[in-house]
Amino acid sequence: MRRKQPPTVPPNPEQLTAFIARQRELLQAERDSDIERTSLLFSKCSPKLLEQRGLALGGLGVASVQLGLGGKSLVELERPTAYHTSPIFPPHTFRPGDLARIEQHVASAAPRKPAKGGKKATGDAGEGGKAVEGVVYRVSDTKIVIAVDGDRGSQDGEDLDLPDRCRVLKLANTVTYDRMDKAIDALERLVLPTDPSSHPAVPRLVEILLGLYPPSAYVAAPDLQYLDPSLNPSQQKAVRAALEAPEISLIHGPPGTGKTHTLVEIIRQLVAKEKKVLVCGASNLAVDNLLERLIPHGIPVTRLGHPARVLQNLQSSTLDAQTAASDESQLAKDVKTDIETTMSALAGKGKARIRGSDRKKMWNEVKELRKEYRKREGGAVKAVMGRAKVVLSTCHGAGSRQLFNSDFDVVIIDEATQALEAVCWIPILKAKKLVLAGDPLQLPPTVLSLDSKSKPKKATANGKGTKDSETKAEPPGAPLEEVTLPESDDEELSNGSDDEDAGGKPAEDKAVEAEPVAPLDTKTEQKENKRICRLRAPHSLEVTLFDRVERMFPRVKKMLTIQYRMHDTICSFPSTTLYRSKLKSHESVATHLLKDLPAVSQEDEFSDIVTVPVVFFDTAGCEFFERSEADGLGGGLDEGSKSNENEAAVVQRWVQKLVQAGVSPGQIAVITPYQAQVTYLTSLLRADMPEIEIGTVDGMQGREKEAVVLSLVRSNDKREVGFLKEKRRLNVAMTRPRRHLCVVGDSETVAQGGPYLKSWMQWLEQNADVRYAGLDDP
Ligand SMILES: Nc1ncnc2c1ncn2[C@@H]1O[C@H](COP(=O)(O)OP(=O)(O)OP(=O)(O)O)[C@@H](O)[C@H]1O
Repeated sequence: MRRKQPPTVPPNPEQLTAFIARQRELLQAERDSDIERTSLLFSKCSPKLLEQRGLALGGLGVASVQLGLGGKSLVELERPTAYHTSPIFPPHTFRPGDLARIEQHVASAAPRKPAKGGKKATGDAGEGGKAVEGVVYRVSDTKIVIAVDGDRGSQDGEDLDLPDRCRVLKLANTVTYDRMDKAIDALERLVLPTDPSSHPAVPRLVEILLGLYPPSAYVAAPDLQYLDPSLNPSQQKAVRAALEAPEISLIHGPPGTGKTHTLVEIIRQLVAKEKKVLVCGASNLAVDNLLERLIPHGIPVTRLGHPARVLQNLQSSTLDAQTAASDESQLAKDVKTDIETTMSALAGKGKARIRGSDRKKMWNEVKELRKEYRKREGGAVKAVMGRAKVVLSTCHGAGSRQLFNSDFDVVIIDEATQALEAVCWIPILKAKKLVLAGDPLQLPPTVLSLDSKSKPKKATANGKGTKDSETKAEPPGAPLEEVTLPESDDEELSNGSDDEDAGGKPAEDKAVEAEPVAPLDTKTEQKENKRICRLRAPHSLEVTLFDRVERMFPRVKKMLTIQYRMHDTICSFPSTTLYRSKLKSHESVATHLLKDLPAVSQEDEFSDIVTVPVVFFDTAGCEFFERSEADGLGGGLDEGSKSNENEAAVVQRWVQKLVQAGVSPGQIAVITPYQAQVTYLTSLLRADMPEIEIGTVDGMQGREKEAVVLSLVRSNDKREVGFLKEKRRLNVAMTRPRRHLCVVGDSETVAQGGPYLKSWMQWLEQNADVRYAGLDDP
């Protein structure tokens, strides 16, 4: 059934101008904070401190230099025995995909000279070689591999002039900001053209996202056949909505509810209809996760992005690999061989040294051949891209030159609640229809400039904002969009966007076909018409596009309601308090415990460990006080990290018990909100258990483990809980385990952190197996 077109709402240039100006202002503040943070670290921290903060690895030697994909040199670095007693790296923050600089190791304790945070900031590494920059390709406990662009050295790496003793430093990346700025500029040109007489045709999707029109009614697909028979009713409903919506659809996927599973079905359906799809994720990991799940279905996919940022087992799907294997690239290879032969003759590897005018002539030949090579390689890339039906990249990667002038029928953004709005606009401007998936009740994107509580600057005619000295006034007609988390259960999901019965029952209902998506009633239509034309300038970058669209048009959101991860007891607190009790456990996980794992002991002596879904070691009254990291940095780099050694001892003993019971260290994660506690726990546990995962709560988002031990750290007389207070962080923390959650913390301190923490402490008292945290036990 087709709804009549909604009334045309005249675009409101003031609101648009204010919105765009505010986006720019926030992005600039974020870029400044990022660069400032990097240079502050570099200028204030001694090399030793940089290493302690995990931002540098020192005393490294080059183990090998090899030629990698895309002509990159892969520089492998390790800790030589001459400088270190152990080859294992200390805890650090380097991950594949990070920008890094290799430079000469400096032994002094003094801060190094300030370095530019930008990508291009290369420099002299002092005596013994040049500094080079690249992308972290692979990291293990003992080796780090950096991919350096081919033009930084010869292809065999011989003239990469690296120091004998190196240090690797992590760098800020400003390319992402440049691309986000460009996307906002393009959006502005589209909706606020400088010459109004040449008004470009604005895609309806863009108009909807800017609140100028409500989304059109669903176009029924009565013959829809689900390809995956395992989809539950709420997943089916989300798939149907995504296919029937003409412009926009949101999928709200609480932890473990099969967001990716659902997106895979949507992509398969779109491919069956011969649609061209751009699939994006907020992170490389999110993209690879989808790619891994699409490959078994035989869907022809092309993964964009630096090969260093793509998981090893997925390399064959990358554009680089597909281009190299294409027929078209054969032509380029011939030219490459010619270049190499000529170059080697010029280098004197032939019989006679070439001199004078012959030499000049040959260099000119090389120049021409290189031009030809680039042309042929470009042609091969174009041919591969032309054949691709499903392209995967990060949102930021969608701004790469391979996608210039490409259009797609649908763009899908996974983990959209972790992406800045501006980065989402990069792929959105290439598509007619958008599907956003995420969970606004888990952590939002990381924002460094959050402390800048400034109101938006007065927008100027060109929308670029004013100088600091000018009045900071709220722009006319553009109220601020606050980041608000529903305080009560009723506020969340109060929009009625999810049918009460949409997949609300566990597995037995699986066979029930989801109902078609309901047509709009007049009331909803009226409500939406009131909402439109209320485009709000965001208060902070934490307000995501998902948040904005959900608020403007709640009906386009479908919630997945059956989770396939947690024991029902673990699921019950987040379900009741955040998801209005809609989150149900699938029968396959509802009662699963550690004892059901094959290698776990069935002996009685372990039963109080492996048959309990939630354990709480309450340290109240034990005087296990936290310690503040005196890192001397100040300047708001972070909250000032905290650790708690006594709590860590409790964690260590519980982990040992789990392992004695037969749970393998690889099935366990130890998580905590504080980096200092991560460092301390790593020093306690890593040596005996290299496979155990130890990390911050933020780093575990999107991941799961059979058993999770959560160290809350905060214990003080002032009853301060810091950023533990953030519900979304707590939600991530308590929803990582599958079969067993062990919480270690001081209920007296934590319960003072507001109503949510208080209710969690009460819930733990009543539902967990509460244990004594004194040092003689557990
Ligand atoms: N309908 C289903 N039937 C059986 N298993 C399912 C179904 N949907 C999802 N799962 C399983 O549930 C687990 C979680 O699914 P998936 O990874 O798609 O969830 P997600 O929502 O993307 O996870 P996260 O919370 O980490 O973002 C996977 O092991 C998946 O195979």
